[in-house]
Amino acid sequence: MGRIFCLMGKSSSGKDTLYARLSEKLHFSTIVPYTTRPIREGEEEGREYHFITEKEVEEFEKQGRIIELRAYNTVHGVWKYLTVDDKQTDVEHHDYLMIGTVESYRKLKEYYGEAYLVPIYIEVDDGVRLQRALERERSQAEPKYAEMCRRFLADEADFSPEKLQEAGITKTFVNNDLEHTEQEIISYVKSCMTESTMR
Ligand SMILES: Nc1ncnc2c1ncn2[C@@H]1O[C@H](COP(=O)(O)OP(=O)(O)OP(=O)(O)O)[C@@H](O)[C@H]1O
Repeated sequence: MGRIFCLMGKSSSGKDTLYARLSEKLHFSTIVPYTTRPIREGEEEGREYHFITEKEVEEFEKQGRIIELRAYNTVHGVWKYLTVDDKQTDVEHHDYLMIGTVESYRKLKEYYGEAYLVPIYIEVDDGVRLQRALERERSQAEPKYAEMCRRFLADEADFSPEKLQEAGITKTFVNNDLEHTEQEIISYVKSCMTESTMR
């Protein structure tokens, strides 16, 4: 039996950075989410997200292949983020590493079954996180500071302690030193895999 390891955390907690590093070491398959938001500098189609149009979302909807969908009212209009059953996921035989939200984690749990999901919650002190967000935004050709602030505030509700508890997300990893966090997660993932082979 495979597992879906789901990296979660507030904006700029380091999900993308850790995902890239962990992918190099673990060589798991991935469930790449879809989004209608514009591609950012440094991103690549099919790596962080599949970048799609509103029309393509409608197509998936018609085909009943949307596992979960979130629509955010951003300062640039509505941006949708979705997980699609694109028939490439075989949880019986493969382990997966993905980035998710509390909402997508819950829906994946409903869709595939709790035993297949392992939550990995990344935490960073708010002040440090805001500073990292600002530095990242400043390095973009067209920094979107208003959107950065909106996300920072929205995260408070989206990742409230109540929501985390309700979703059963209890295991947290503090991302201060990148190397250390990466090692901690790898050890945890390996312990989960040993557990599932012993079942
Ligand atoms: N441990 C760390 N120490 C210092 N900087 C870090 C650390 N982890 C990540 N960063 C930096 O913080 C910024 C945000 O990280 P990243 O983009 O990985 O976050 P994210 O959680 O994927 O954010 P978002 O959800 O907004 O896309 C990046 O510029 C990254 O290089």
